[in-house]
Amino acid sequence: MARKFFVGGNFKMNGTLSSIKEIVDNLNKSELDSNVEVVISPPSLYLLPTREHLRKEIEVAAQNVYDKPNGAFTGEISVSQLKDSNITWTILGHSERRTILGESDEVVSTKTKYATDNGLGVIWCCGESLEEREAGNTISVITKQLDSLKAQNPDWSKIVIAYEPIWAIGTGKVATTQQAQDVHKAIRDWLKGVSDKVSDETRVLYGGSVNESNCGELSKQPDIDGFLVGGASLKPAFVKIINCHQ
Ligand SMILES: O=C[C@H](O)COP(=O)(O)O
Repeated sequence: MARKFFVGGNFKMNGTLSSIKEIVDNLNKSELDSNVEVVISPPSLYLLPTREHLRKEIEVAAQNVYDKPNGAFTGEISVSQLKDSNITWTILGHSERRTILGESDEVVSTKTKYATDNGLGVIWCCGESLEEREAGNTISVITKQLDSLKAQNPDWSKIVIAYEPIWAIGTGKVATTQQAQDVHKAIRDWLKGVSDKVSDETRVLYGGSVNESNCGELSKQPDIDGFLVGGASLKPAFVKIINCHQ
């Protein structure tokens, strides 16, 4: 089956009201490939103004969410609060939250289960470090992350997977098309263990120094269904990445 191409823009902890307004204005006036699903993720403070001014066919994602309905969880945001502001997605398990903020596979998996069960789309991130790749452990690392997620029995129909080799994030060192395709194929094969339907329908994105120069070749790979873009999503060339599949 044809999986709809998906491009996510992860602004991370970058931007100001005016710079994000510029990004929104540029997206609103640009001609975008209607066959591509686009989701952008500004910092939490800017979620609502982004949602209110952005063209409706582009959805907005948080960069994190908590797995309780509400309560004494200082600094956290709930699924219901996001949905209250028409925020329909969240990124979870980004390597920066796993490595810098110490989110374990189990924390990421329980958040993903809670978010999908409560109607939020989840861009679920996985990936290996340079040391793990050089030791030949890439697939085993990602399999461990996926196994942790499977144990929670999430709503797979609400999940988009983002494979992001940590050594390619923010480094300008993009994975080769073969490296990326090999891991995406391994993820697709792993998904068959959930079901053929899940394997056929789950989009698997590549993230890690994607830009307007390398997106075309990557997008031609059979098991690459889109991108999760960091730095380049803050620039006008993000539109070229969205349209690279044409
Ligand atoms: O979430 C996005 C990824 O971390 C990739 O970031 P990057 O495109 O700046 O390498």
